[in-house]
Amino acid sequence: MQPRSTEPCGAQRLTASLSPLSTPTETELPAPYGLWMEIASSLPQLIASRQLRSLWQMPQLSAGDLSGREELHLAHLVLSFLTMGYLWQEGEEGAVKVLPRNLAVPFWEVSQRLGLPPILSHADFVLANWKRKTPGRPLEIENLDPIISLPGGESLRGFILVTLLVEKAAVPGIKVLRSRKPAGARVRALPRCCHLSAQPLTVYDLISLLDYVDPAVFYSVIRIFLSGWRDNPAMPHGLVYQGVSEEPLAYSGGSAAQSSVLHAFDELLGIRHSAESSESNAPLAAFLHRMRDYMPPPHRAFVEEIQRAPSLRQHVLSSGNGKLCAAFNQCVSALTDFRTHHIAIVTKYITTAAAKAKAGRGEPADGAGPPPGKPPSLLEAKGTGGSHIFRFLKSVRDTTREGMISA
Ligand code: HEM
Repeated sequence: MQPRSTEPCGAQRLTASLSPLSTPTETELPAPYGLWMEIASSLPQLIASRQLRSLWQMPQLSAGDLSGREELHLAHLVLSFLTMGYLWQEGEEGAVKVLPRNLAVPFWEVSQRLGLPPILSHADFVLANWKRKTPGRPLEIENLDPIISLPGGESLRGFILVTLLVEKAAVPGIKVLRSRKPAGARVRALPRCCHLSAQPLTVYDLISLLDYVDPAVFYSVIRIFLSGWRDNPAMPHGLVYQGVSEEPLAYSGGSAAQSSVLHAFDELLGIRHSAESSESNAPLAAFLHRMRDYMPPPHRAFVEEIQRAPSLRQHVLSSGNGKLCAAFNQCVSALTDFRTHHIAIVTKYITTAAAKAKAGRGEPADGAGPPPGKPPSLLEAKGTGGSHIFRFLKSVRDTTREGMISA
């Protein structure tokens, strides 16, 4: 086992603040949980050699010796990765229907204590899952590594870390949201702070995925491990958590739709993907809202606090101030741009990659590990969160655009 480290990582962000730039915390679990950590640190190899499932003869541990939210978040990260590996080791056709009790019971206990669902979420995959290679050096991709990995080699690393950098790019904007400045000052500060206007950094970060993540690896190797057991044709009846519930339980898979950042900006700008918006959009809006149940409770509370605050949009409208209106519209337009670029990314990484895999032209690059089973086909039209991808993403983008204030 590696020595306990005081290396900075992301778990503290989940409790102390919404900033990923926070101070040192745990990247190793305490001694009684050494075996979990040991298995988790060899996941790609254990999955590639189809050995992970046989490891579940190990003793059942209680989560009772975990103390403090940092340790609990790290345990949730570790158990969620073990669960996804265990479940999807053989691909979508070989998924198990029962999670054994030595995994299910502690995962359930940790999840209950944190107020998180017992499945891998964005908070596990990205927010809690990073460390600096060299302490004190900048938070840049070259100086970062995930704490726990799954198959996918460098593409998996890039997918986790680029997503983290999108979150980081939004931090100055989140700070403005949390500040006590008057409404007008916040609207004026936002475009500059978020680099939302002249330099849409979040968009640059998003499209830098193309430099780090091979679409064939994403589609054939990585994606299945993020898939959940709700609205997923490969797991139509959910998953039995042995020792927890005799009935199968259904949870959506990991998705950046569970990030609090976009939810927070939407609420601030009064962009309501609400069920009332139109009848056909109602299920899509409901999906986005349901994703809030997968956020750490402090993040959910933060989004709800913005939702309850007096309407910024109303303030801008009634001010009759043209410059304020323009600043507001810059923010809305930056969010629309982000979503348009995201749709292009999704097309490349799912639709085009699926077509290539079907035509036998989607061989993952060396070093990514073998795909678990045949290329997945059941989730071709759905996201890992379970949404109907393009109908959902386009509707969210179009509602954003409608948030502009007309002159
Ligand atoms: C390979 C790259 C990516 C793919 C294939 C992808 C795919 C998807 C899909 C299919 C959805 C629909 C919800 C679901 O069912 O999961 C979604 C939603 C979302 N994704 Fe991504 N995504 C990628 C990268 C990213 C990155 C790097 C971010 C940045 C944080 C991001 C942010 C979001 C957000 C915020 C949503 C919710 C919809 C919205 O608010 O516009 N995605 N993504």
